[in-house]
Amino acid sequence: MSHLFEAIEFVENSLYEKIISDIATQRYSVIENFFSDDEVSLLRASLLERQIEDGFKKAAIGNKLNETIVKSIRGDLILWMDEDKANHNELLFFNKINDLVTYLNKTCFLGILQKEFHYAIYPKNTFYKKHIDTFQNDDKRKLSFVCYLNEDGWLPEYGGELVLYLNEGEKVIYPFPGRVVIFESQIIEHEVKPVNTERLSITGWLKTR
Ligand SMILES: O=C(O)CCC(=O)C(=O)O
Ligand SMILES: [Fe+2]
Repeated sequence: MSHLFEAIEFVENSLYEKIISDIATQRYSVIENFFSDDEVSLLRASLLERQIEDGFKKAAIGNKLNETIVKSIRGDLILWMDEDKANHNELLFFNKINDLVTYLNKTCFLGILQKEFHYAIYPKNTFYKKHIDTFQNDDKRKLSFVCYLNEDGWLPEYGGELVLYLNEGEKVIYPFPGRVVIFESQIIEHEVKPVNTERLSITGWLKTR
C-alpha cells in the first residue's frame, strides 16, 4: 500500500528532469540559480561564520603527502559539513540536496545512500590541478556536486573557472553565485584554474554504499 501511495504522490520536477537528461546525454549538468540569491547569501554567511569558529584546513590529497606536493596540486582550504550539526542555513542546503537525492533514487534507481560535502575557500593564487574525484580510490563517489557562494558581480577575469575535460573538448564554467555543477565523478577529469580573488563554494559527492 505504501508503494502505491508513493506512486500516486510522485510529481514530476522539470528542473530535476533536466539534470537527469543532461547527465545521461553529456555526463554533466550546469544549473543556474539552483540556489536563490538569498540562499547563497545565507550559505556564504554560514561559511564565513564557520571559518571564524571552526577554522578551515588545507585540503589534502591521497594519504600523508607533504605540504609542498599538496600545494602544487591544490591550494584550497576546506571544512567538512556535518548534517547532524547543521545550522538553519545549512539545513536549507541539506533539504534541497536530500530532495534531489530522493528524486534521483526514485526515477533513476541510482542507489545514492551516502553523501559528503565540504565548504571550500580558494584563497588568491590557488587552484586545483586536473584530476578525477575518485583518485583516492573512492569508487563510491558517483556524482560530484559543486555550488558557488561568491558575491554578486563575480567577473570572469577573477579566474577560478572550473574546466571539465570532455571527449568533445573543454567546457569552461565560471563560478557565478547560485550556479551548481553536477558531473559523473568517475569519468570527468576537471580542474580549477588559478583565482586572483577569494573563491567560495560547497563541494560534495553523492555516493553508493
Ligand atoms: O570548485 C570547483 O569548481 C571544483 C572543485 C573540485 O574539483 C574538487 O573539490 O574536487
Ligand atoms: Fe574535483
